Amino acid sequence: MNVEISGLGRSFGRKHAVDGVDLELGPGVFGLLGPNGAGKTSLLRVLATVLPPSSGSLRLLDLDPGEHGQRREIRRRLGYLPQNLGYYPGFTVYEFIEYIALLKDMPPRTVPRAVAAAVEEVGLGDRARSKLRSLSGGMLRRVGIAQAVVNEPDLLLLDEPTAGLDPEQRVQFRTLMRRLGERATVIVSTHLVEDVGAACGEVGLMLDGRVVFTGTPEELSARGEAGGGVGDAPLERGYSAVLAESRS
Ligand SMILES: Nc1ncnc2c1ncn2[C@@H]1O[C@H](COP(=O)(O)OP(=O)(O)OP(=O)(O)O)[C@@H](O)[C@H]1O
Repeated sequence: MNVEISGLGRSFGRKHAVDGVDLELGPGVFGLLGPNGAGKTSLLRVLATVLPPSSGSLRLLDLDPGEHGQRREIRRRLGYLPQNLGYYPGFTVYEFIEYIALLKDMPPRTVPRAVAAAVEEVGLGDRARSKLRSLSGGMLRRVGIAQAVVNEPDLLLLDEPTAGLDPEQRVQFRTLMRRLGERATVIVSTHLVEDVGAACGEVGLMLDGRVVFTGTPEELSARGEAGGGVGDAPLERGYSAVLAESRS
């Protein structure tokens, strides 16, 4: 298992953003759904080792993130796209991804090829020498995906990666997720149920800091067939049916 969490909690003052989550994940693409404020970003930040948990236990890649040396090892093998990625606007696409690769302790001789491959994977080969300040919002999101995958991570955490991507790029991105998910654990938070249907083998649905559903996309769709769900597509109906049930 690459992710083993039990009774995991994270509070901000009196707010329980993550409230007793249990999850075990091996390789594959896991879609994290849930309404605004459900706790998806907080959970991903804990998994990315940028936010310590308030309670519960957490093992990542069979290592303990609470221990300094093991946390470093996790960070080398991790890819993380935060909701808001900070960057230096004067860097070029290539320079920025190279910088992240070096921060991840990648062997320097492997970096040029890895950076070029990551840039190609997100379809930015022709913009590699462009400064970040000159890119569109969707292109910057793709730079964010490239920096997250440059080290071929064993654990990849993506917070709303497809926000702002055009349809062609979303299709290319799903292919990339499926490829990475053959070997790595990919956790992707999204509001777009089409992404879940097309790329995720398993789905989790969060509400008020808790995971109220885990199963395959087909199982989530089936929850909508029983009625009680609203939406245009089976997955949307399953999503809203589970939320309605959990809230009642
Ligand atoms: N740094 C913080 N300080 C105080 N409260 C926070 C902080 N970060 C998150 N919260 C609160 O924790 C709860 C969960 O927020 P979080 O951003 O994890 O949800 P989310 O599911 O990612 O939402 P969205 O879909 O809007 O991105 C919210 O009520 C939010 O206001």
